[in-house]
Amino acid sequence: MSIKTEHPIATPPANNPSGSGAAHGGAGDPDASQNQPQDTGATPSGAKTPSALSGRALLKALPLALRKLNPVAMIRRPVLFVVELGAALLTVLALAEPFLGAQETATPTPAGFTWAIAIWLWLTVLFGSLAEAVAEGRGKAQADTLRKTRSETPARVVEQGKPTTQAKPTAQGGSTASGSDAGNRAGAWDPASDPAALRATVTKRASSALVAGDVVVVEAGELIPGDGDVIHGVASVDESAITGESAPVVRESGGDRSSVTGGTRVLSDRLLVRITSTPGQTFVDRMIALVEGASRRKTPNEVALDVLLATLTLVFLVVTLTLNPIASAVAPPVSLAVLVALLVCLIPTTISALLSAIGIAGMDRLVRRNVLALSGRAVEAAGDVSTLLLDKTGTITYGNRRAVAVIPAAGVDQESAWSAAVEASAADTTPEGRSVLDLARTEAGAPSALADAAASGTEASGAGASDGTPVAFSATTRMSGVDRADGSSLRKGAASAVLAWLDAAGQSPDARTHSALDDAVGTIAASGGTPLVVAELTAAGGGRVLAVIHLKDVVKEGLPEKFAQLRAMGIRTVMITGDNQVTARAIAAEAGVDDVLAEATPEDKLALIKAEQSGGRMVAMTGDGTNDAPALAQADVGVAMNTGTSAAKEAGNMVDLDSDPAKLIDIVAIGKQLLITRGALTTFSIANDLAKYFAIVPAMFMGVFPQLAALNVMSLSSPASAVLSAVIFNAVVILALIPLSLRGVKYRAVSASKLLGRNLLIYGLGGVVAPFVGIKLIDLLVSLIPGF
Ligand SMILES: Nc1ncnc2c1ncn2[C@@H]1O[C@H](COP(=O)(O)OP(=O)(O)OP(=O)(O)O)[C@@H](O)[C@H]1O
Ligand SMILES: [K+]
Ligand SMILES: [Mg+2]
Repeated sequence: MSIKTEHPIATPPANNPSGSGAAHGGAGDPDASQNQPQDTGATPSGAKTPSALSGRALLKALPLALRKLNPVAMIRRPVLFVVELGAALLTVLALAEPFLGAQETATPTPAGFTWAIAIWLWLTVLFGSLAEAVAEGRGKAQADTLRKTRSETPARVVEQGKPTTQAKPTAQGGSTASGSDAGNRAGAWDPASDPAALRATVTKRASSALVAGDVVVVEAGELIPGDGDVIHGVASVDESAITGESAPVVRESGGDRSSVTGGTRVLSDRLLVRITSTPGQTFVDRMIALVEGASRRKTPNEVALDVLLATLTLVFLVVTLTLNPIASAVAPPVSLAVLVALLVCLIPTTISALLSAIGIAGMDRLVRRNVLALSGRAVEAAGDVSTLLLDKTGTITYGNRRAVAVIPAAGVDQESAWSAAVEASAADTTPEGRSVLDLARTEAGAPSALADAAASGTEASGAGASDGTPVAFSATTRMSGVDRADGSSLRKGAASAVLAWLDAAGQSPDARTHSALDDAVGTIAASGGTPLVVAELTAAGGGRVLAVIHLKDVVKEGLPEKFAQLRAMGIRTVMITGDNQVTARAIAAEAGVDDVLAEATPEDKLALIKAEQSGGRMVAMTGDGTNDAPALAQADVGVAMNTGTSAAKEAGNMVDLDSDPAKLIDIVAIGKQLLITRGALTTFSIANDLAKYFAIVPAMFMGVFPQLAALNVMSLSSPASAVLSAVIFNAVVILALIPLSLRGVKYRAVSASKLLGRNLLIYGLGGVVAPFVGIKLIDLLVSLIPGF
């Protein structure tokens, strides 16, 4: 048996935005296969379970475990701290005993008894810190692999404000055109819309000296020196260092696929990247800290449990301390060694020792599924999720929305329609906008020369081909376009938004145009496409619809089965999108979600989450866009797609490196497993402690009260043996349960009450019976020692 750490991160589905890699069921984590509902399509591939625990792994964790014995560190774990104090006290007592006179005690104890108890108490604390050390050690190898990606890279920093070959663009053209680029400050020099930046002075700097706000140039073959957002260019990027997935992904400016991670490699083309993280706080740094368990903080649930366990400890401390005063009238005092032993047996040492290991193991299981949980609290919340909200574009679909057709409106000729579509897209920096120009260049009958001119216009100044003010796309207006110098304006966007825009100017289309438009829009939407209506308001106050652009996106594969599985787990899936009702319905039907909220603004998304939460439900949200960020932050579990924007990744509390919306199945299963494991081991631990009381107290006082012999159902060989056996059992149970706490209790998709019943039976009853059997067996061995 060995702990398998060669695969720092499992390498499941290729949700390749280019569509070439088929999304398949999450595989690669042999561990999770046994914790999963049966039909996830996980393929264990015969690998050994990483949770299997070898003696070698325990030995490797020993140095760390010994360091954890430092009382300053131990105070964090109050129950174990009490055991450590007891061990220290008895060690001193054992040393002093030869110099103290013999005393009459309730429990006759043989020579070496105090030493034996002291040693086993030390072992108890050691096993307790070993559990945590083993859990943390499992992440060490993963962390080492990740550290390699963090190697120093020379970064080429664009000197801000000093473009050498060309003058600054006008403040107007520069800042407006870049309005949709996350992180741009209005008025600041903007290299994204200043192609001169690509020829501007660059200075070499070590990647470790980069600060947030720096703009770097990265070319094909080079490593991206830090985390950031692409502000100019499109490139394919090899992210295998982070995701383990070898298929390259597309990263581009302007849209929801703009974030890049330091340590990944640009394979083609050139990118301008605005750095968003400071050295030492990069994505990879956070991953390393996570898998090492270094940055782990106790979750509120863990704190609550700790308080309960500490309270129990206090109660038993009082019980133990009052034993002698109460019994003093009728019996000789119980010796200090026996009192400490009794206390340690009664306090919940087992669960206290395993608590943090259970939490770390849960995080670790997520990392193996390619999910980075940034807080333990999120992992726990995942176990209780009842609603999953998903963003459409980039989450349910690949997020590669491209124009595939331009349909002229009634009474508009082909050429006018195309030129309007192109002009409205000339300054649109979103991938959707660029795709219109791309289409115009390749489509027969389209004015490719116009598109070229428009595209080069964008390259040259960041403004459109016409001398006007570009109007950037925003998720709130759901439109983009241009206000021309002559006072006329052009818009393209969601049908409802553009019609409302015309309506506000008193220029609603006539009935005939309207119904033709409805037909065109309806047909595109019914196929799951996104229709963008292009319309114009003239300077004279006239207005008309010119064209409908058909944007197409592809739904990720295998979603209906996965969502059916979520349904079986009692989780409702709701797709929320800024897109229109019909498109939303079509995509929802294809993906198999339970419900849809269409035409949602970022505020609507947030409001929906709050509404769901107010019913006491735990809500998970999966999204990729900057406009999803508020919702991701509000959700109890916010899973950002790795393909998404930095804003989304910052806002969420988990990042899915595979950008697979169905990953929530795994996340929920792991969360539930964490809760169940902790519940089961808490039940076991407390049942165990109470049983120990009844197992050893009669034996302890047998010498003084012969009547108690009747209660000594286990017929333990002597009072001293009973006490020592109980202490040994108490220690050994911790060691024996380390593998279970790391692997987790088996989780099956059955109802919560059924699960509770089953676990109470196994771990409650098991906890009561185990001490009787265990202590008896140990007693048989201990009784072989002369004197016991
Ligand atoms: N570049 C653009 N120019 C004009 N209108 C656009 C552009 N991109 C999208 N739209 C319109 O705005 C709507 C909202 O787009 P957005 O990308 O914000 O959707 P969303 O809220 O993120 O939802 P989802 O990502 O689930 O589709 C789209 O449905 C589309 O009609
Ligand atoms: K105990
Ligand atoms: Mg989106």
